Amino acid sequence: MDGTEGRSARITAEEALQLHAMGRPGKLEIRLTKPLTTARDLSLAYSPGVAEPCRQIAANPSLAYDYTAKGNMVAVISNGTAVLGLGNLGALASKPVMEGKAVLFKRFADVDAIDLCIDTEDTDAFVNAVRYLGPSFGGINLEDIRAPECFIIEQRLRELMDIPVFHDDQHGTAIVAAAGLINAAHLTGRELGDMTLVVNGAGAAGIACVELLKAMGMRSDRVILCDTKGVIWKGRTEGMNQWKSAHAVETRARTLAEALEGADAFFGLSQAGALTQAMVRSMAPRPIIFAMANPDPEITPEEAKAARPDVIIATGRSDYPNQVNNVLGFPYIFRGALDVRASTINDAMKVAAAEALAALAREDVPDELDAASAAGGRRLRYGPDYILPLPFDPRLISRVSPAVAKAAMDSGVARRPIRDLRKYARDLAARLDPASAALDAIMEAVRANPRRVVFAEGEEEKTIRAAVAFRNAGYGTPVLIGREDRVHATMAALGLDDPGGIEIHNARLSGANARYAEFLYARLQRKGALARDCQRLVNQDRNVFAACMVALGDADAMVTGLSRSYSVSLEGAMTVIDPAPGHLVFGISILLTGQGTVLVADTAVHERPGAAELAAIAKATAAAARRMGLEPRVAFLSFSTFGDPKGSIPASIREAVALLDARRPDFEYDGEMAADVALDPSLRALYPFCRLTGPANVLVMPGLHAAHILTRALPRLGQVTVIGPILQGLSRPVQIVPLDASTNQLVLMAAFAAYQGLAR
Ligand SMILES: NC(=O)C1=CN([C@@H]2O[C@H](COP(=O)(O)OP(=O)(O)OC[C@H]3O[C@@H](n4cnc5c(N)ncnc54)[C@H](OP(=O)(O)O)[C@@H]3O)[C@@H](O)[C@H]2O)C=CC1
Ligand SMILES: CC(=O)C(=O)O
Ligand SMILES: [Mg+2]
Repeated sequence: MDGTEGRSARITAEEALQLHAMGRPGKLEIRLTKPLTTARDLSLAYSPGVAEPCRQIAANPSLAYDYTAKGNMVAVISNGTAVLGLGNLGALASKPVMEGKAVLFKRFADVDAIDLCIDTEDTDAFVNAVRYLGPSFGGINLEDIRAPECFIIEQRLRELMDIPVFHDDQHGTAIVAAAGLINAAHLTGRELGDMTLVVNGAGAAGIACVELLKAMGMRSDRVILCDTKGVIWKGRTEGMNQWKSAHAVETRARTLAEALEGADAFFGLSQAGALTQAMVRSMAPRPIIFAMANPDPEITPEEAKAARPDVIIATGRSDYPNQVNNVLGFPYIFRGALDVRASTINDAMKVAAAEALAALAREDVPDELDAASAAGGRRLRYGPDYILPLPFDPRLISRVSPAVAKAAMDSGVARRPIRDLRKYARDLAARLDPASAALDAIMEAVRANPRRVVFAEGEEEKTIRAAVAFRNAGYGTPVLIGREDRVHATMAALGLDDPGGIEIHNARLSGANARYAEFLYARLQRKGALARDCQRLVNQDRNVFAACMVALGDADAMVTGLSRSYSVSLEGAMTVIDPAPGHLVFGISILLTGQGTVLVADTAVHERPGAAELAAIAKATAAAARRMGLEPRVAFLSFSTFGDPKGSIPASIREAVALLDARRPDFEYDGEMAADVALDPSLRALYPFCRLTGPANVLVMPGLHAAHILTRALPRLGQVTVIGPILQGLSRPVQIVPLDASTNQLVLMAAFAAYQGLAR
């Protein structure tokens, strides 16, 4: 495929064609949101039932948002006159791009979108084709329509329709490019108001970028627009139109090369190859180049960097760092606009989106995103190679859409304001990620009661980043165990230079050191430990020191596990902290699946639990399920179901069931049974005596082998998120993460530890 050479995520033309052709051709299908299996379903959803919502909407049109898909439905409309940078390919050939846009709407913002390719280049005919479609849609996204017709079309449709009409190539591009420029200017010590900018391409995207940047403070006399005829100067007559004239400047420069001499920044919204290395060399020090033509940029990053190593370069593509592409904008802008039923998308909403994007790029980047980056797994950090968030950043929806919704409300175009924007942001995060919905209540409880949580491995880079995220999320005060100078140096190297609200304790120098050693000696003196052994443990084993803090009430909870194996970390903590009286120490993993939440135990401690342990695990996990709002249905899992086939493990499971039978607990349980029988009641016809009344939501595993295999395999096979193991049964809250945990997992487990601290 042209222009894909020299990059890591290379694709070929064949691969792209294959993807589009495989299975059901294209990239979209329609799914039902209501059941349609019985005659009753049919009566309700179609005739006669459907008549009632029709009558209601006829009487009150705003009810269309309540009874139909209108409020979440956007039309992606094109006539194919400016398909990417490929030119006028016509309506039919634009369809792959339009289907693609619809897919992005759904994937990134859960907006339902459908492509409508309209086969006319006549402006009036196009406007007429669109204007009457309003009832079906909550918004109109115009796409790849060439200038200057696009300006007329958008303007007229905005006047004619009462829903947002947004030409993405204009405003989506302008918003994302403005966000990138805010950060590139910040990194090079420039102010928008003082910068000079040359924009090549005076079409839909070029003109809109210039207009938004001027609205944001760039000076008209410092922005030069060029097209195929060169500089758009005051007095030029050739190839002009009113939109170009509005930005014509007094200048002696006539060519792009002349305009670029000494310029601070270049925007390419024209065609591949329009910018040469000689032009790049003539720009000001630390030049900013956004070569945004698709699929191939005005200059490649390799060429630009060879000409000027100090350049900040961005392209429209996902296989280079710094992707300036409207995919970062339109899904979230429409999400926010639809959710407040905005009548339009105005400048205030565009500026709010640009600022939210720019701000997000300056935050620490979750580890999970590093692997997805064009930097090929390199750590991403705000800087010349990371000026904008990645398209796969899951935080985009909860940052950009609320900013857009708020700006709509503040500027008076929201027809259904949102009162609690914080809740809205949380709901948005949950909309794409079931994990965040299930965990939300727990995290909110911690936020309402912030705790002091010890991060035992305080010098580890991931730990420091997690501590900063923990503090920023409002979960409480992170306490890092480590040497202060090292922690500060790591923080500085990571660009996390605000240590406020984070405590650092050096175990050896701590004022509490003697007290902890004495406490430990009292515990261990009859278990073969000398006083000096205890002193050494407190000085040298950070898990022991951290656990002492928690045991003696100097902190509420602790988290560890990054640098030592699970069992070693647990041993360190249990040297200091006992099991809660009458409790078994074990681990629960939470599986967040499309079908609901399932708890699995023991996933951490007992390799071959005996009958008594299995019964205790079942009881404690059922209680944990209740605390999460689930009515527990406990299945003891095995390779066999109710005695068939026979084997040694099922015997201990059956004994566990008998133990519970004798105690008559107040939850459903049964076993042993195979996993599919546990999860799918339709497979229980052979076992009418089975006592579970629905799919199991607590799975008690026969051993650590099976538990580990299940919880490690599932997230890699599909849409299942696994959280944990969450350690249970200690008298003080301790959580241990796996050695390969991400920063996010560490934050989550620290919050779980804090939550357990609340419950005590
Ligand atoms: N990265 C992103 O998110 C986006 C990128 N783009 C890219 O921007 C480009 C333009 O798109 P769009 O504005 O929709 O298209 P339009 O057809 O509306 O405008 C194209 C403009 O580019 C000018 N132009 C074309 N070739 C050259 C050249 N070699 N030198 C100088 N000017 C040139 C045209 O000049 P003239 O007026 O003289 O004909 C015209 O002004 C495309 O490559 C597209 O892929 C667009 C939207 C988003
Ligand atoms: C990204 C986009 O919309 C374009 O290149 O046209
Ligand atoms: Mg486009």
